[in-house]
Amino acid sequence: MANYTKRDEVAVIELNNPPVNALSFEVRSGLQNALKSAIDDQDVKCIVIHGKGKNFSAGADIKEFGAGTKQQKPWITDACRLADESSKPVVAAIAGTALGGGLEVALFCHYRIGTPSCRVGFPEVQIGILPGAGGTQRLPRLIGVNSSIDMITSGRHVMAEEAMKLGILDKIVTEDIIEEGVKFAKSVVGLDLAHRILKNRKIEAVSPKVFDDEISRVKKKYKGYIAPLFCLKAIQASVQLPYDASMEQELQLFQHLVGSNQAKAQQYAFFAERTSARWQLPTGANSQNASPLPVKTAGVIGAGTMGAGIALCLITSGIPTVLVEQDQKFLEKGIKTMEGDLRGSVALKKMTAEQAKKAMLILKPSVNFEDLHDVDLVIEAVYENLALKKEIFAKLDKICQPQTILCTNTSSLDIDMIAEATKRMDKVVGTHFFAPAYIMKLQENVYGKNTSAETVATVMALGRRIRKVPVLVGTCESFAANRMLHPYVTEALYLVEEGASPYEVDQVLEDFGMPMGMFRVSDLSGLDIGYKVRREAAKRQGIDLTLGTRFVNGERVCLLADVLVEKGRLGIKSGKGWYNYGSPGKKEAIPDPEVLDIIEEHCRKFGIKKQKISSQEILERMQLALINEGFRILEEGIVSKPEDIDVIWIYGFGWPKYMGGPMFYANEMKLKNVYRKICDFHQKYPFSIHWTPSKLLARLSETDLPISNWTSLINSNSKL
Ligand SMILES: CCCCCCC/C=C/C(=O)SCCNC(=O)CCNC(=O)[C@H](O)C(C)(C)COP(=O)(O)OP(=O)(O)OC[C@H]1O[C@@H](n2cnc3c(N)ncnc32)[C@H](O)[C@@H]1OP(=O)(O)O
Repeated sequence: MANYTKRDEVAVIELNNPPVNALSFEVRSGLQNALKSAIDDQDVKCIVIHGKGKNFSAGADIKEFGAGTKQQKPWITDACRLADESSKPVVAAIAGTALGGGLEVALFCHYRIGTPSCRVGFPEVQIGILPGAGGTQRLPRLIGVNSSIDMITSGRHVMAEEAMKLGILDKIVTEDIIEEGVKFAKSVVGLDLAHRILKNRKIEAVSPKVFDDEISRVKKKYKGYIAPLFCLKAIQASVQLPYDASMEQELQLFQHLVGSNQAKAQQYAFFAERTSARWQLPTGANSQNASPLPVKTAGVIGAGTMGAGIALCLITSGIPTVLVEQDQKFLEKGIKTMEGDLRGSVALKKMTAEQAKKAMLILKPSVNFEDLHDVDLVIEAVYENLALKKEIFAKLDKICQPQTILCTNTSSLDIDMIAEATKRMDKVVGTHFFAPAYIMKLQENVYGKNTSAETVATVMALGRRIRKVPVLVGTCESFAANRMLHPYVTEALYLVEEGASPYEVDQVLEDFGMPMGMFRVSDLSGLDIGYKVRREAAKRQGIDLTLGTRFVNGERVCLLADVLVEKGRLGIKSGKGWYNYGSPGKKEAIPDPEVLDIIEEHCRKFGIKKQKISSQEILERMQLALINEGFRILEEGIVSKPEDIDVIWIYGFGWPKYMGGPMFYANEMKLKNVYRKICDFHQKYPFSIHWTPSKLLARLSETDLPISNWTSLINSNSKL
């Protein structure tokens, strides 16, 4: 709703819908009524609109867009039209965020003032829609077409200082926002408002070429997403048509998008991220009843690619960090990497040179473990070797304060075995970052059987603080993310053995919307890494993995990647892998006939008959293999809800948000179809354990429950 009060001759309208004052039906009606009251009241000379609590408004209530429901009237435009027509000045007093419809309300006001920490923006593209309450028409009239294109197609939040420079804010105020709003409104009473009404402003002439160029840019930058292109169409209408006609055009484009599958998927992804943040442990402890410990200082062990990246996340979030490496040369190399990454961020305008410098000032590089004595939390990021990690944790247990939390960045090792090296098993937890750690948003936090709720709360809070998306998972071989990756990678190799080229497989995945195909990703990570992991695991388990091996314990294996490694093709780092890169370090991936010969030779050796494989089969086999594993992970309670898996794939592996995530995708395919296809593959490929259908999937496929209700079935049927 909206509260209406008066301070002398000033009407104060408060948007009131905690926590973010989303513009629900009640708020829109309240705002419309309040504006009417203020305009009709002879004693009122001016009007201030502000938001209750910390935010002005996060925009339209996204839940109202769900399930194809039509927005009930009054719409934002109906509610705010009165402001346009008012002869009394209307001032938006912005604290916190004014996003989407929130900013649109502010653009109907004659003036906008904000606090120094306020943010404005049109993030609609990120949920698959466009600013449909005049945003694409009014912003260009206020800040020009080019800046509007940038803001609306990126959805980025603009901080107060920039908003002031762009002309979105008229003033930045430092005292109480309501008091300042009232003061400002009084100061503009009597001034001519004609030029303050944005719909009346002339729009600059822009050549159609600007839009042609922007369409090409947006298609490349936001590949596969339709909303940014619709935003461009709406902005172009603002240039080409009179205001009323272009508003109509904006509405039509909005209506088209709001009913699209992409919008549904992106809005699911928005809420999935928030659902996933509400973690729970099998003990019943959860994000509501556990409190994080303060992390004022941190330590990172290992200045390799991962360690340096993690340290960078910490220092750029203002957390003083000790970076320990046993070898001075490696330490210096790590620091150089960090400095290079910071320079990159400055060049990309993600931070200022001053901020980069400030971050480096709170880094303490060291070759001495004792320097970790006083830190609140340590993240170990040395290479994957259980004995080494246990040795480090035993050492840390002695050096660090008793309350210090000890995290491991292992991607596969047993958290409990690492914790056993300490006398504080409740304070040991996995914090699995994804490469490059400074860039990738996923932080897979792994609890062991003794990890306390307080420890989990601390690493979940730390994740958000360092701008990651933290997801909580239980411990198992490779954890949730990499465990799901395994059947995906395996199927890709089988497909190549059976007749698809690596380049066809990658093309299919990239056409689907993955940022890179599986084989390009392998080249980027380095083929030797998997090779070493496979060999170490085989040694541990007493398995023969010579290149002639075709089956291990009745399970089909394909060692084609290892054949490449033994030929010196390690990926980008050696200039050749599945692709040819010309020379080491170069990024342009060129399909290589030599690789096709290697595959040919491999298939001849094992008498594998090659056949034509359709794009549809490639996509289905790769995706259903990982989806089946996802259901098993859910079934085993490694994650507590399907949203966790979707968030992992979106932020860890770049699954396109407009496809919602693998579990959402399965939901859209209808689970009975997913189950049937997996059963078919199981029959056709009996030597691949990953095709054994998940029991949970089998049960869910009988119910036709939507994804939002799966968790209740899982919880009510713990015995599957
Ligand atoms: C035919 C009619 C034409 C109609 C045209 C309408 C045109 C306008 C469209 C829009 O405005 S679409 C909405 C655009 N706005 C956004 O996308 C902003 C989304 N929100 C955020 O980015 C963040 O929530 C925030 C505002 C930056 C705050 O972040 P913070 O980390 O502080 O809190 P959260 O955990 O994210 O959110 C708290 C709580 O609030 C829920 N929520 C947030 N925004 C909305 C929203 N716009 N609608 C509904 N609910 C929202 C969020 O889900 C959290 O709730 P829980 O999940 O914890 O229950």
